[in-house]
Amino acid sequence: MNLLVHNDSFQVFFYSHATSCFQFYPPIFSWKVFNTNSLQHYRQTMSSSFTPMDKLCWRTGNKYCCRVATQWNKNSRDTRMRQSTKNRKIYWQCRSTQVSVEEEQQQQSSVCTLQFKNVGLQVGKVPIIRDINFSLFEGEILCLLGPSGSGKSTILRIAAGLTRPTEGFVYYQGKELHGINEGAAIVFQNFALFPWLTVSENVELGIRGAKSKIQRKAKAEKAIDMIGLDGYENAYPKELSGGMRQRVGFARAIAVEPELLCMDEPFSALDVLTGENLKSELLRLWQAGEIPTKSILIVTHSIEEAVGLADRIIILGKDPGHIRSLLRIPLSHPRDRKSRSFQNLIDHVYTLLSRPDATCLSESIPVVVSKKQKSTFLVSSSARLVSQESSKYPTLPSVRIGSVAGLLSFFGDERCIDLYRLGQRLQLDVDDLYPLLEAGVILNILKVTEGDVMLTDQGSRFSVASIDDKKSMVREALLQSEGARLIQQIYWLLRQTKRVHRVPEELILDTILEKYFSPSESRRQLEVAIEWGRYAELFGYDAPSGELFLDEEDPQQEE
Ligand SMILES: Nc1ncnc2c1ncn2[C@@H]1O[C@H](COP(=O)(O)OP(=O)(O)OP(=O)(O)O)[C@@H](O)[C@H]1O
Repeated sequence: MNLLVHNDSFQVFFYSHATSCFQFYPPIFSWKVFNTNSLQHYRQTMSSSFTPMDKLCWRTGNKYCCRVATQWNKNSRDTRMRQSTKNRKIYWQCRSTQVSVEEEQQQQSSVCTLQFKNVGLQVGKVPIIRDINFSLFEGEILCLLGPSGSGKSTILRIAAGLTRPTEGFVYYQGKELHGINEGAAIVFQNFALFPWLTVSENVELGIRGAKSKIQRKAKAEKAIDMIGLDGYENAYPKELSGGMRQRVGFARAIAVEPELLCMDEPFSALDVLTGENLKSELLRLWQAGEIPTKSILIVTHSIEEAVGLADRIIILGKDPGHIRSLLRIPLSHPRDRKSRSFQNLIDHVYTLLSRPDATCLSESIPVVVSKKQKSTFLVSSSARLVSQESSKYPTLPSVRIGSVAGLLSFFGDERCIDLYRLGQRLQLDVDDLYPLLEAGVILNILKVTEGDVMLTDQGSRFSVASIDDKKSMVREALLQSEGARLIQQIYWLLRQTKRVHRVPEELILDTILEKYFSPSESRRQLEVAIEWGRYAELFGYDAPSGELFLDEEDPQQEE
């Protein structure tokens, strides 16, 4: 029997099959999963508190119900627990070796810091994100992970109240959020410091609610101390290294004493060692409770960072940004990156990210809980695959065909490589690898399956083909692939245009792209389409006139 318990302020009884008794368990301070072994352990150590079953507990269907003991912290804001105490009973759903994410969320729901309900954002006619639903709980680090353009920063800005959604509701501490979220602070990727202000002045700037200048200064000093910047109070940003500048960014956020700390790729502008150092220091402050922050929402491109930091990861898809998957990371800190469970999770997240055709909510992941427990359980029992609603034109990945061809050389004699290893071999982050794979799939030279990337037969031929043959293979794939509909549409348009077979790019932007993409994304899509179309010799581009034209040697060109 496994039980999932959140219990920092009161006591719970566990049912023991072995003794047919419910057993008292003392307060604990975090979410924990107990398996039969740990129950057995407590049965031995707490034998004096055995109580006959029918006095304290009963069973309804597959739910075990038991009365809650009286150590109740009246100051707690946990309304579900308060209600449970009032009714003097609490329900724990027990199943052999499984605890689902949904159950966990239900049980946690009363300590929710932030909640998104059906949140969407549309700018003009362009949908940026849609149907975003999630909750962030106290004591939790939640990571937003997804390809570029999937709306990670947009969600973060909405959480901080900097952007207002056009659909749905955002609740902070149970109240609907209107305007700036006073309980939140943001750490930006590019530090966002004022160069003309000193470290102290930058940190003091955001402090709200301080009664006097002295009080504000004291708060800033405390944050500067905490984040290891003492001695640099009077320095200007230009005197500091990247790592030190980001420390100022953190100090500025911490000085506000935010309950919700939002971070937008805070380590990505730093070199690896500096980033790792800052990350582990932040984690230490958070775990030791030295910062008043209750919940952390972090945007990252790095799978390893997400699995290394997060309690849960939201995986986003794009066109428009939507939630594809929600995963719990059931590993305790400090996390051993070389452990099998850590590597399993990384593989799993890689697989999810590289399967853009599927939406997967509540995914099963076999993971080893910890070395000590040595028990494997499923994070969630049900895997549900829903095909992604296709947008009018699938987004073309922003890569050059030459780079995709270059990727094939890393296969050597192998036909199949583990995705994560491929990323490591190429020293590419998922955000750089993902578009290359997408392009490979569109061109029918790669196939991505569970955690692996494979060369197709076409891919094997492509890797040894002459340049002309490569071009004709790409041409064939672009005219057939569902993912290249934009290129097919442009090609068709050019062929329909009598005699001159020329079309101004503005026409393509206005009539095709800007209906479905933001202006900047439309421009990017056009650039990719031109690059791919040129490579395949489907059409050309005349920069001075800004016109696309049909290639003169197009065999299908009308006379
Ligand atoms: N105000 C806006 N007007 C038009 N388009 C916007 C606006 N805000 C965001 N977008 C577009 O919405 C998409 C999502 O942007 P966002 O920055 O949230 O994505 P992201 O996942 O954080 O991307 P990245 O990882 O590249 O930072 C992008 O294509 C962006 O161009």
